[in-house]
Amino acid sequence: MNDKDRDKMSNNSNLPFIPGWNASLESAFSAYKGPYIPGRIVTQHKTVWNILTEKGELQATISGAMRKVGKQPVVGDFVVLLDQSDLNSYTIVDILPRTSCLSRGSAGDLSEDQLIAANIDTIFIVTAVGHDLNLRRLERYLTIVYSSGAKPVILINKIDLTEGLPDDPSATIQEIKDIAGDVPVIALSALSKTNLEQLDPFMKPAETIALIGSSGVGKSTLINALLHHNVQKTSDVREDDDKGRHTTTVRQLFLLPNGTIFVDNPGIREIQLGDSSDGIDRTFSDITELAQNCRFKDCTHRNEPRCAVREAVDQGVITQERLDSFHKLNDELAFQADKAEIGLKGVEKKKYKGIALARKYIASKRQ
Ligand SMILES: Nc1nc2c(ncn2[C@@H]2O[C@H](COP(=O)(O)OP(=O)(O)OP(=O)(O)O)[C@@H](O)[C@H]2O)c(=O)[nH]1
Ligand SMILES: [Zn+2]
Repeated sequence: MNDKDRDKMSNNSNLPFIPGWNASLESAFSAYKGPYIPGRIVTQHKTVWNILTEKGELQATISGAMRKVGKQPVVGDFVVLLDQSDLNSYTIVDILPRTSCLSRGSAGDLSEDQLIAANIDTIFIVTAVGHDLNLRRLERYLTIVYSSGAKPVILINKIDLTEGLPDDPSATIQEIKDIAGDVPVIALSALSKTNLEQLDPFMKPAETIALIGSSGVGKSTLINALLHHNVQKTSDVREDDDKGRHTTTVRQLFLLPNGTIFVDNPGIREIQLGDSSDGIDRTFSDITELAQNCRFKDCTHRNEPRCAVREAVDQGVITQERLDSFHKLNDELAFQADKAEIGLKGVEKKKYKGIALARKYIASKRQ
C-alpha cells in the first residue's frame, strides 16, 4: 500500500494504520502508557484472535482479567494489546469503546458471548428478486440493523433475472421502497455487475460494512464483485488452531482496494432477531406514529376500542400483514425478554402451563 492510500484510510497520516482507526479511538487509546499497541480484530477463533496492527497481523489471547469478567473481543473490535514482542507474546488487555454491536438471537441477553461483530458503520441487507423477496423478513432485518447501531441499506440483487419470476421485479422493488422509509434501496446485479456504482456513496475509505441476508441471495458473489480481483478475501490463511493443528481459516475482516472494510463471518450470516425493541419502533415508525392517536396509551393494537393503528389498517393506510409482522416481532421480543429474566426453563414451563390451560378450556367447552 502506498502512502496516499494510507492517508486516505486514516484521514491523517499521523495516526497508526489500522483499518477504520480514527481520532476518537486514538484519544481513547492515549490513556495507555507503556508497552501497548492498538489493533483491530480480523478473525476470531475459540481462544485466539488475529489482530491487524501497525506491525502487521498478530495472534493474541486475552488477559486473565478480561477472561474473569467475561469480556470477549469480536471481529471488528479495536483492542489494546500488551506488546511483549521480545517474548513473542501479545495479550489483549482492553476493548476500546464500540460504536455499534451486532448480536445474535437470544434477546434481552446482551452478554458478551452473544456478540458477533462490532464497529460496523453500514449494513447492507441483501435480498434478491424472485423467491427471497419477503417484506416481513426485511422488516426483521431492518430491526436487527437499527438495534445494532449501524445504518441500514437495502440491496435487491439479481435484477438481471427476469424470466420465470412469480412477480414483476419493478412491482416488488416498489413494495420494498414503500416499507423502507428513509432507508436507501438499491436494485443491482452482482453477477452482471449492474448498478454496482450505486454503492459507491456507502463505500468510503475507513467505513466498515457488513452484509446480512438469507442464504443464496448473493452476498459472496457481491463481495467478490466489489473486491474486483483483490486477493485478500479469497486467499485463505493457513495457521495453527488453538490446539496447534494446521487449519485454513478465512479472514473475517478485509479491505477493498479503496480502503473500505468488509466484515463477513458465519455468525453474521446466521443472524437472528435480537434484542430489538428500539429497532422495532424505528422499523415500524408509521405504526409508532399512528399509535399516538390510540385511545389508550398502552394500546397493543389488537382488541382495544378506538385504536388508531387498526383504523389505519381498515382504511388501507397500512397493510394487515405489516401490523401482523409488528405483533409477531413484539411477541418474540416479549418471549425472549421473559426467557432472559426467568431462564429458559421457566418459560418452557409457562408455555406448557399455557397449553394445559388451553386444553382444559377446550375440554370445558365440549362438555
Ligand atoms: N442471476 C443472478 N444470480 C446471482 C446473482 N448474484 C448471485 N447469484 C447466484 O446466486 C447463487 C448464490 O450466491 P452466493 O453469493 O453464494 O449467495 P450467499 O448469499 O453468499 O449465500 P450463503 O453463502 O449461503 O450465505 C450463486 O449461484 C450465484 O451465482 C445475480 O446478481 N444474478
Ligand atoms: Zn392501538
